[in-house]
Amino acid sequence: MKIIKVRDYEAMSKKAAVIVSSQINMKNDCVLGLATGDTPLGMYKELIKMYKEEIIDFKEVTTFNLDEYYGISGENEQSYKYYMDKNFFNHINIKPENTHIPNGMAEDIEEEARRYDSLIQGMGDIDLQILGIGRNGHIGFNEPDVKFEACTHLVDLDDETIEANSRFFDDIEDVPKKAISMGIKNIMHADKIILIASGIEKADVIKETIEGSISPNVPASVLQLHPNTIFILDEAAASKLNI
Ligand SMILES: N[C@@H]1[C@@H](O)[C@H](O)[C@@H](COP(=O)(O)O)O[C@@H]1O
Repeated sequence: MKIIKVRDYEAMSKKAAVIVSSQINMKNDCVLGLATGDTPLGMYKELIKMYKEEIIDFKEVTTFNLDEYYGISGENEQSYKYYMDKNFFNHINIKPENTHIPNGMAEDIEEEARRYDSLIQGMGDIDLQILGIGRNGHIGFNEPDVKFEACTHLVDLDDETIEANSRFFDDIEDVPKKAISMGIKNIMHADKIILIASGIEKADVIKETIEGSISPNVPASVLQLHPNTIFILDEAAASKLNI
């Protein structure tokens, strides 16, 4: 596990984008695992800039998103499908058929989870997984639990997560209560992982994740067992670490 502490959110975004662009330049048909939320927005902006400056090319890249809300369609402005199109995919030359996000409207969730897992495995797993982190230590939508969920699955969102994500919705009642998320096994099978975190509100969970015990109660703590994980943290998010 490597920790890169940078000055601020902009420096974190630039650093993450440089790592992603290096991955693409090393392997132009690489498989990227993508995250949503506020934290990766700066990184996506940097990657779009690099694409426009012809530093990177996405035409052979395949992507898998970590998660999607359950019960809202990809046309819904609050869906992660909409978020990815708006903030990234519509601005680069990635082929839509090479971008994958769990289907939040699937009739048969078990079938959808199996479909998603087999798609990921069919691509030989993920070369580089980008993660954010929830304030309760969730990665993707793997919430604190009594066990690590292995594969893609339907998850009941914690009240804390619903509250934190309600900022994107008009009313907290509109926030979906369930989501489909890659599991810990999907994430841990990635060859490389970068976890990005910014702001003082993530300092406690970053300390627990990196310096605490490995426990499904802090799902991100499992990353201590991953051989090739880099944490890119701004000074505020890293402020409670003993480094
Ligand atoms: N499912 C997403 C996670 O993938 C993301 O990491 C988390 C933190 O979001 P933010 O970066 O906005 O703090 O929010 C959501 O729960």
